Amino acid sequence: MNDRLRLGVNIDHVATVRNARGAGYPDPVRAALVAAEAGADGITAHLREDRRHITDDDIARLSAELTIPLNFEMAATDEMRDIALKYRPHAACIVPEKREERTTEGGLDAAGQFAQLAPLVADLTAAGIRVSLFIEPSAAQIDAAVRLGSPVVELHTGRYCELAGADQTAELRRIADAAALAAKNGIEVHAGHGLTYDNVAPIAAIPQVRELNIGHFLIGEAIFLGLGESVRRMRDAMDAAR
Ligand SMILES: CC(=O)[C@@H](O)[C@H](O)COP(=O)(O)O
Ligand SMILES: NCC(=O)COP(=O)(O)O
Repeated sequence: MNDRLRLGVNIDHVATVRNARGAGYPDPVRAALVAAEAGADGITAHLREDRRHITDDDIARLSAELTIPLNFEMAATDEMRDIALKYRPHAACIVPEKREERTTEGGLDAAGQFAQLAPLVADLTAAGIRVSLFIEPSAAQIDAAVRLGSPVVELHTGRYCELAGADQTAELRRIADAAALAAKNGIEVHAGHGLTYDNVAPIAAIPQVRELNIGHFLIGEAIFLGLGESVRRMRDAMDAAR
C-alpha cells in the first residue's frame, strides 16, 4: 500500500468566487480536474446547508466527472444524508455547521451527539461510503469515533494554525497524541483546516496522519501561481516533511 501522505484539495472557495457574481465561472469541477492533474489524491467539497459556495449541481457534476475520490463534507442532517446516499461519494466527512459562522469554528462533538450520529454513520457505511468525523484532537472525541464505528477521523488543525510559540507547540502535541491514540484504535487519521505552506510541515510529519485536506490557502495561492502550481508546491511541502 502506498504510504505517501495524501492531499485532498478542498474546492469550496472556487465556488465562493463563482457565486460572487452568480456566473458559471470559475467552475469548481474544472478546478477539481486541474488539481487532480497536479497531483491531488482526492477532492473535498462541502455542501453547506446555506449553499454559500458548493451547490447541489456541483456535487452532481463532481460525482459524474471526477477522476479521483470525492470526499463529501456534510452536516449531520437528514437532508445531507439523503444527498450523500443519492451520489454515494467515496467518502463523507461529517462536520459541524452553523449558518452564522464564516468558516468551520471547531470539531464535531461526536461524544455529545452520539445518539444522533450513530444511525447516520450506520446508514452511510451501509451504502459503502467511507465515513470520517471532523473532530477536535481529544481522547473523548476519539473514543466516541471508535464507539460510533467511524473508520476515519479528521483532526481539526484550526487552533494549531491560529496559535504561535509555545501555545502552538502545545496544540501540535495535542494533535500528535490524538493521532497516535486514533491509530492505536484502528482508525485512519486525517487532518485539516487552515493549513498553509508555512505551517503544514509539523502536521505532515506526524507519522499516523495519512491525509491532509487543504483548500482556502491553495485557492488563494492559485490567484498568483495558478492552481496547478499551488497544488504542486503543497505536495512538495508535504513530501519534504516526511
Ligand atoms: C471542515 C473544514 O475545516 C472545511 O473543510 C470546511 O469546508 C470549512 O468550511 P468553508 O469551506 O465553508 O470555509
Ligand atoms: N477539512 C478541511 C478542509 O477540507 C480544508 O480546510 P481549509 O484548508 O479550507 O481551511
